[in-house]
Amino acid sequence: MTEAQPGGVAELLPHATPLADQAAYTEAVRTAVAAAAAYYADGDSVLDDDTYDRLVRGIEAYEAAHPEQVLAESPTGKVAGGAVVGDVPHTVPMLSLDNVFSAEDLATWAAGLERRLGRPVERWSVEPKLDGLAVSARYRGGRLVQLVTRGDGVAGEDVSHAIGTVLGLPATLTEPVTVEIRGEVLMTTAQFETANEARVAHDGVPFANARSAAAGTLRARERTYKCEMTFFGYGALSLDGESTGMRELAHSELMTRVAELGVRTTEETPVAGIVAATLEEIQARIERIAALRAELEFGIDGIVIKSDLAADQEQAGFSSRAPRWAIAYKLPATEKITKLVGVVWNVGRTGVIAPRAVLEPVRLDGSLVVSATLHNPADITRRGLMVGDSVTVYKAGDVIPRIEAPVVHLRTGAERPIEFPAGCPRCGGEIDVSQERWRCVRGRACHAVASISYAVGREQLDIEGLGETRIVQMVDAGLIADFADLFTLTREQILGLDRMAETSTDNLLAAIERAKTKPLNKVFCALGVRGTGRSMSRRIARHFATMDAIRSADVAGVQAVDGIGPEKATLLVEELAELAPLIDKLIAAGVSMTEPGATPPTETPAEPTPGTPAETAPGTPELPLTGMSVVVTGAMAGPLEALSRNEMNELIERAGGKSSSSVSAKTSLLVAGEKAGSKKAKAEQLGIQIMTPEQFATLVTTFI
Ligand SMILES: NC(=O)c1ccc[n+]([C@@H]2O[C@H](COP(=O)([O-])OP(=O)(O)OC[C@H]3O[C@@H](n4cnc5c(N)ncnc54)[C@H](O)[C@@H]3O)[C@@H](O)[C@H]2O)c1
Ligand SMILES: [Zn+2]
Repeated sequence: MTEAQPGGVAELLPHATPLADQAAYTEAVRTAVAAAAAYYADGDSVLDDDTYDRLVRGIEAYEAAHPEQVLAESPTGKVAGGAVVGDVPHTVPMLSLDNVFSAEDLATWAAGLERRLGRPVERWSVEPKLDGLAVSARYRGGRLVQLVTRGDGVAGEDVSHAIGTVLGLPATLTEPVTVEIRGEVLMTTAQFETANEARVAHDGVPFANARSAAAGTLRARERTYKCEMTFFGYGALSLDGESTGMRELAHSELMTRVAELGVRTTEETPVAGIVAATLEEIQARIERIAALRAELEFGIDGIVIKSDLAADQEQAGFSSRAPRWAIAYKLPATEKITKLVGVVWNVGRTGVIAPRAVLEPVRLDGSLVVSATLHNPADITRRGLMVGDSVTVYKAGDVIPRIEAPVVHLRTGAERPIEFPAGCPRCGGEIDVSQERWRCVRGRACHAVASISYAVGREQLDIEGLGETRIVQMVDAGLIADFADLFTLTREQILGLDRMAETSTDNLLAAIERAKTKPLNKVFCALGVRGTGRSMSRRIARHFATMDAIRSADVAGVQAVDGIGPEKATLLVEELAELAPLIDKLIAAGVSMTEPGATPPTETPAEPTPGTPAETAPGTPELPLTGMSVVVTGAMAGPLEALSRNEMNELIERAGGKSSSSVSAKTSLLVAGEKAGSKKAKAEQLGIQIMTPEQFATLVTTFI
């Protein structure tokens, strides 16, 4: 049982699944034990960690209220939820860790420990909570002889077959000592990707995540392929009664000793363990580690705080499940299971066709995730995704949400294959599928077709008789490149087109003529300024009354329009400058540029309110870089190789981000190519996410 605490543990912890009666309790215990068994066996639980934790908290709360109904098989108070057994007894039990979720809870826990000790804790060690599996590595005479999993804490499973595949656990130590090293086996991002490729090639099913890949791999005996893993040590004790002098060492000293023996510790990572004297120092380190999380090479799910001195640890002792001298400060889940509702296909300006997953909204790492990148069709095929699948979604920090894998054993049979487009989703044209990244064969002209179709639509210029096929025909024949060219088409040119009769030609010409008299709001809307839909166009037209007034407004002037914040205003001014040739062409063709009934603003516009959030036109999908400040440094490569710095900045803005030339605490992402210098160093120092040009290119693929 969990240690009795006033008010019950569940009250201190967030979100417990409510259990109404004994039947619900019994069912919850059964579900939790089954999930834990799957989780520790091959890591493929049907519950995500959050759901599992909430369920166990619900069970704890129920048991606190109904102690007489507690089931023997209940997961509470047990290592690994009691779902795992082992046959190799541990020298000293391998326990779990208790959790806190906030600075206040941490302070409460620390005060409790100091009360128990009867003195203040002199110093603490603070280190990352590595998200893998605990193993004990037994060295005799300096040689690695046995690897044992945690199991139920008392006895584990022998996984010595994995010796030789775990980096950081050398076959021989630097000294011929007999010692037991404890730590976490996990897969780094790179190891996970390699392992997934191997697994997909052999069994066709990817691992759900790095943790389950490590769990499955560590226990697998009969695989035809080998996958590499990584070990990080966080403890050591004497073995076979041999005295190593380790018992008296403080945790921090012990870690130095473990590293000296040649075993990997977190020492050389950006989140190395530190010693802290006060709660403030602990909290600062927690925040630092949390900020670095998204870009670490390995997964962490929290921060472990331990009283550093051996004497404190010895006196505090253990509960049945966890040491009393250590606590895990949990970080928000970065991974959850949700449903893949559908896939939409976006076409970028250059014709790249990229799939995007539409998800059942899920809260992850502090934000609501509704969609995720899927890269390209080959990626979908590799992952074997289907519409309706339960999928593991990953997001941490500013990382764009991504789908790890379908949870295959949650399939109901109602899942449908993901349909790949047969033609370009924007212009209907052919798709070039010769490369992983599909493209519309029209390339940039595809954009022309789409923007002309939009401009002549009912809500814009309303040119009847100008359907998409007709537009494609005209673009392909070289008659028009943008919608302003429509106004200079001759009767002969139109008649020369396939299947164009006299009457329909005249009707079309009349519709084009009528379009010249549309009010400014329709003409402005037809320009297709990003993020500016019908209602925003109406507001702009009403505010400025003439195209001249709109064009001569600066960022501050544009912000005077209701609903336009600084970011959107900047974007609008930039886009209008880009669209200048098109607007000039429209003016030359005699298209009306005034809004009936409106008068241009006379006095200087009022001070804009700083920080007004940018409005996004209804239906505008969230862009991949929304809210991000991006800095570019070094030489670009891959698909971005040819882009100038200015073009890179434009790309960032197209993708919804803000480009900046200097790295500061406000920077969200640094794109660093070859020969990146001080900016990269500074970003590393500040713990800012860094991407290579290639990684960045996949992120903004449809905007290149
Ligand atoms: N999804 C599921 O179905 C399911 C089922 C069971 C458990 N779980 C998840 O597993 C977690 C509970 O697992 P647990 O009992 O292994 O406890 P835990 O993972 O919360 O904490 C204990 C473990 O932390 C590890 N650890 C990492 N870094 C450490 C460090 N620096 N020092 C000491 N230990 C360190 C050790 O392996 C130790 O055994 C829960 O958070 C739960 O979400 C999920
Ligand atoms: Zn196209």
